[in-house]
Amino acid sequence: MTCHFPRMDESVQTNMVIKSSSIVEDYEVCWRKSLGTGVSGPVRLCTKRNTGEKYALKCLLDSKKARTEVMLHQRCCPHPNIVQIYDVYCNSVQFPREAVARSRLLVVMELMNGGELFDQIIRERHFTEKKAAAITKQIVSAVFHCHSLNIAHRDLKPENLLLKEKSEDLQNVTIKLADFGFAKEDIGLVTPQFTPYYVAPQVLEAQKQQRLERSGLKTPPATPYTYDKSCDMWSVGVIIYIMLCGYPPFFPETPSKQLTPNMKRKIMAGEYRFPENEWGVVSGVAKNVIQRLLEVDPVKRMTVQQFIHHTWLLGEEAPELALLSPAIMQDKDALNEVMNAHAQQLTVMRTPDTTFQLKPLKSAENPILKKRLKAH
Ligand SMILES: Nc1ncnc2c1ncn2[C@@H]1O[C@H](COP(=O)(O)OP(=O)(O)OP(=O)(O)O)[C@@H](O)[C@H]1O
Repeated sequence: MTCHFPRMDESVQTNMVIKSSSIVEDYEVCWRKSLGTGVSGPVRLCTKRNTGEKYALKCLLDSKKARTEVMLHQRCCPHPNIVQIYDVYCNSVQFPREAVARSRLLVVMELMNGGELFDQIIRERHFTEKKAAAITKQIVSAVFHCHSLNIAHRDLKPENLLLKEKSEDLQNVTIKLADFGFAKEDIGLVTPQFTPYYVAPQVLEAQKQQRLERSGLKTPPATPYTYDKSCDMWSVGVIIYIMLCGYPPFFPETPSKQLTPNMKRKIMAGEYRFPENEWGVVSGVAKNVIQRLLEVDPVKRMTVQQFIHHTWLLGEEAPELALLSPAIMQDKDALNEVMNAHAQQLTVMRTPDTTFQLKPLKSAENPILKKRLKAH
């Protein structure tokens, strides 16, 4: 028996089908095996009974938000750089330590066996700008597809970029975008949602305006501030920046999981640098791409349509020199601390490979680098 998604939102239409039959009729679920954990709990492994094929299973408490996530994710499928959804069930499930069974959406997705993008970068022995460009090309292809459908992902971050397979060489790996938990059709005003290190300036501005309006210090504008596709482009800029140097463009003076006022100010002023120690080996074209993506004014910021045709993505002129980023990113605790306010809820990541020599860093203002210098 199947039931169709009710029309939750006038702007969201889908032919998506939710099965109300029990998932265990079709799949064997490995409830104890977690592939990774997010705010909605662990993503589990399951096996299709009639084929023996393995999939990932995300369990979401049934709600309007969860249904919107699944609908928008489904609308962006299929695409070679977006994690595919195969089946969705609405079942009543009771987890250990729960007093009663609760209605849940069980989302059967393509299994991404290669883990998260940054874990693989850390393992790379010779990570170059050329490889970073090849990775970016795949990310941009996913974003282009979403934006073409008028859907903004709004939570583009390394944890949501998964690799299809484990591989010795990142250049041969397929990267796919996951987690449409914050995705929205790009229309009108929405509640600011973000992970601090990837938050775009206009989101902070929107938040500020909303605060002023709530406190009565300002009358609401006729045209609302929007949280749109350009936020995704900002996040892409942050991801490229981190790939090329190993630390984020905006960071507080002292490590903090929260978005500090100082960091907020830096984001809104577009205040970041390209320190020579790590950026000396990076091309001017790459820096220019980052500048166009981290542009404070969303109107001037590079769009995905402009970026997809950028020659940097071809990697033809990118230097083959080894970047310092894998070594710097090895201090994953420090990176997560300053990068992601959600880090505590995410999966315990793999132990980094320490078999290769870290390059010495002479001086650093960045807290991640400072911490590394102290530790050595
Ligand atoms: N298709 C998949 N295959 C393998 N692992 C996956 C898959 N989807 C998600 N994971 C793992 O589970 C983690 C959590 O997944 P996801 O980000 O979708 O959950 P969430 O609860 O929405 O998380 P967040 O806290 O980022 O909002 C991912 O970071 C990843 O490690």
